[in-house]
Amino acid sequence: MPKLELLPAVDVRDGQAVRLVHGESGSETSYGSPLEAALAWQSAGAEWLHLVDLDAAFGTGDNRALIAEVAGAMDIKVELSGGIRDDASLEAALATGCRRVNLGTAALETPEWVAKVIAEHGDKIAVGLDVRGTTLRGRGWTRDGGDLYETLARLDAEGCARYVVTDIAKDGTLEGPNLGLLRDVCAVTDRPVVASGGVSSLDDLRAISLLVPEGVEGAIVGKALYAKAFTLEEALKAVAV
Ligand SMILES: O=C(O)c1ccccc1N[C@@H]1O[C@H](COP(=O)(O)O)[C@@H](O)[C@H]1O
Repeated sequence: MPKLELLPAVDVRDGQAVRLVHGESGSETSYGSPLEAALAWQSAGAEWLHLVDLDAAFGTGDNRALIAEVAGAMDIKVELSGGIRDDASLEAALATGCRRVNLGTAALETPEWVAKVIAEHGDKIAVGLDVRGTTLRGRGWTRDGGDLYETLARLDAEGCARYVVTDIAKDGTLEGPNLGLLRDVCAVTDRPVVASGGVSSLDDLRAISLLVPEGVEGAIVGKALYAKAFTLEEALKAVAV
């Protein structure tokens, strides 16, 4: 059985590494330099970095130069998201050398463009399915964007390679992941799923690991690492097989 991939998160707002609660603007806790955080996760043994431009996601500007600096400094694989919604932002994102990008809002608002870039870029494109209940949310998670399962079926048909599934109700809360949601998504798609939201303990990571045979490929870990609930070294050991 392949091991669960862990993706420590660096979310950037106004030049700082931050964590939000439920993705709400204004709920930030700041953790300093994004580059230092990313280098720390890399030194601790991460194989992936989940890097988010929150200002671009919220529409409050962007951190494009800093994001490019962080991505460029990494020897590990980078998954980049936030504000990638058109050809120019996609080109800038891919030019950072990242391994793949996550599209959120675009998958809800410009489905034709997303189908086109999936066809062009294959597994360099993942779609972030950010949900409250089973309703997708876009534009910094402030707007409803349709039904999770209808959108998933459409994206599957278009050849989307991978999904990053975030339960907004859990994100940044340290309340544990929504394992039921992950199981439900894996039951309706054969594409790999990256779990996001709520991880609080090594036991949560072990519980997500048990879903690898069902299609969960990875887990994003944010607040728990910054809050020092466990170290990344401990987390990597907990999911090693
Ligand atoms: O990660 C967050 O905490 C977050 C909070 C609010 C909005 C977006 C967030 N992150 C990621 O941003 C992309 C979506 O950006 P866009 O809609 O494509 O501009 C997605 O991967 C979210 O998970």
